[in-house]
Amino acid sequence: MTASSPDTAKAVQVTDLSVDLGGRLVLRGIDLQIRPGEVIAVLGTNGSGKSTLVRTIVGLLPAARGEVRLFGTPVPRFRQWSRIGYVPQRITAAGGVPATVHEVVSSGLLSKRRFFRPLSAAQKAAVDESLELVDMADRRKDAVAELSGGQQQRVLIARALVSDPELLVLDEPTAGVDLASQDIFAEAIRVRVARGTTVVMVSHDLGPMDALIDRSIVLRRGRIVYDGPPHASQTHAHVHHVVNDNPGWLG
Ligand SMILES: Nc1ncnc2c1ncn2[C@@H]1O[C@H](COP(=O)(O)OP(=O)(O)OP(=O)(O)O)[C@@H](O)[C@H]1O
Repeated sequence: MTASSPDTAKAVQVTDLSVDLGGRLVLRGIDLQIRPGEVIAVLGTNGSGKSTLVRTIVGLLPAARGEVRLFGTPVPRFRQWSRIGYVPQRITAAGGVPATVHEVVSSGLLSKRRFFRPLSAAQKAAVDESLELVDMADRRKDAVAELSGGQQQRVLIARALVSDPELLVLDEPTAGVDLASQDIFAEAIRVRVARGTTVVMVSHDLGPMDALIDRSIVLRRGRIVYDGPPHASQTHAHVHHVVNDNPGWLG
């Protein structure tokens, strides 16, 4: 793929992106292009801007400058949200909402701003399959608020996978999730990656996902300081000096 490829050839295209939160520039001049099928880890220390970047990519935060395109369309005009699966860093679905596990996972099939419609047989089957995948099928009727934090995270993962999205954006999807669940999750992602799904994942500890990563970027103070093969970056992800003799490190 060359630099002259059309925008639609990119799953995600971030151009000169700056994001302002509470009067502070939290991201500055981010350029990032992600090709369909790539599996990217977003690394960096606490507060470096990782969540802000993925939240902006999925349209939850506005750009102060620059833009994000999803499959060639600028995010403010993007409407095909069923092509995107997003797992937030922490559960927000449970906060006092009396939703069941089944309802939360089903909500992954609804495009933004669309009112609830009964599920088709195929959609019901997709919800059941997604619940099986995270080993939560026997809890389908339970209220999400009654689950443990790790189980809630599994429900959010099932919700993100249920529409079989082309792009998965995962913000520390397995933080607080036990190793057995991490393995289940990594297997679910592996199957989708084999089918060509693009994945952008924020993580401190990739665990069983490590082997799937094609490329990693490292953020520091709102800028990308590394973009390249995963191993060099992971070795140095927590080092505070920029290592200029390694390919991928940006001065
Ligand atoms: N709503 C907000 N208003 C002002 N500043 C914010 C807001 N949300 C986040 N920030 C600041 O933006 C910076 C980046 O935060 P962000 O959550 O993107 O970091 P992160 O790399 O994901 O960190 P962590 O690894 O701890 O999750 C931090 O300095 C944070 O204090």
